[in-house]
Amino acid sequence: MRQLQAEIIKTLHVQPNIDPAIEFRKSVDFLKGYLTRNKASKALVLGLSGGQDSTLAGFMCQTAINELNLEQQEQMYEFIAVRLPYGIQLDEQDCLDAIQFIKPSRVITVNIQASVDASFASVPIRRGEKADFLKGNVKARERMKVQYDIAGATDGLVVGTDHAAEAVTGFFTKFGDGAADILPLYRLNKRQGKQILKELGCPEHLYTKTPTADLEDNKPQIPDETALGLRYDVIDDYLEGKEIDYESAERIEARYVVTKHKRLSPVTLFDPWQ
Ligand SMILES: Nc1ncnc2c1ncn2[C@@H]1O[C@H](COP(=O)(O)OP(=O)(O)OC[C@H]2O[C@@H]([n+]3cccc(C(=O)O)c3)[C@H](O)[C@@H]2O)[C@@H](O)[C@H]1O
Ligand SMILES: Nc1ncnc2c1ncn2[C@@H]1O[C@H](COP(=O)(O)OP(=O)(O)OP(=O)(O)O)[C@@H](O)[C@H]1O
Ligand SMILES: [Mg+2]
Repeated sequence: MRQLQAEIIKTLHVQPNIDPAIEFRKSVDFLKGYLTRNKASKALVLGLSGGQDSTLAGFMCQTAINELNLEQQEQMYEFIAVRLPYGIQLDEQDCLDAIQFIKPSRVITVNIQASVDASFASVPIRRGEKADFLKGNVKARERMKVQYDIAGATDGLVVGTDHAAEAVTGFFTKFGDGAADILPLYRLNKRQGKQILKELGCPEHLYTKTPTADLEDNKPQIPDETALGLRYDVIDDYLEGKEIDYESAERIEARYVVTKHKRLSPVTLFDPWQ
């Protein structure tokens, strides 16, 4: 195995094979344990897009909340699923299907379009060709902001959906979807998440759905794999320690290196890696 590959697998805690039921239980117990130990926290808050990752994390959250409420014999905890469309969401039906599958304690919908547009227009800077791409990051950060607003009002924790295939490529917005309080999917690659959704009886169209960040106005629903220039199957193989083609391995590792700052706290004088 390549040296950096072994290091990445160790750092991100990826297993080559999983038992989906065991990994689901691990994540649910992790959420329950953290809530139980942190007495001030009463809710889990998560943006639900209708995509694979938030459907899985949402089901884990709701399971944790249901079990805690049952064990403590009072309805003390809640899971708040937050729908955050920018205008009209093209895959809205998937989001509604995910809600039906998860059955969240509460659903809140916030259309982020007006705030994103106002915020983007208020910054006097020339963005040139990058404008649409940069606006995508503003959308991700607006979603983060709304979730923290709700968490603040409900004594909640913001749940993130970062997993190994996203972490290794740094494919998230820094302090946008990359910002959260707790990460139940951390350690899983994309196909392992899919395996767990299948085990849970999730509607097939949700776990076979093409992953998309869906952030750019001019490239609606652009598949992550097109944006990344890498297939998740290849990234997953790499994360499972398999040998992949040289070019893809180099590409993954180059992304890993340049996005290091996104996986750490802000750099200081005392960080040895700077
Ligand atoms: N070496 C360094 N040390 C410390 N900080 C550094 C840095 N280089 C850049 N930075 C900072 O990082 C910023 C760039 O990072 P960032 O703002 O994240 O922007 P960037 O990484 O350029 O873009 C985010 C990428 O993630 C994708 N994404 C976003 C959200 C969701 C999903 C999804 O899958 O759903 C995917 C999105 O499509 C795009 O390709 C720079 O503007 C700078 O402030
Ligand atoms: N339209 C949206 N509404 C609510 N939350 C969103 C929306 N778009 C993104 N998010 C939040 O940002 C996270 C990151 O998006 P990402 O696309 O990586 O995950 P996903 O949509 O859940 O799954 P997939 O990768 O399969 O598309 C989501 O899991 C979700 O929490
Ligand atoms: Mg998505």
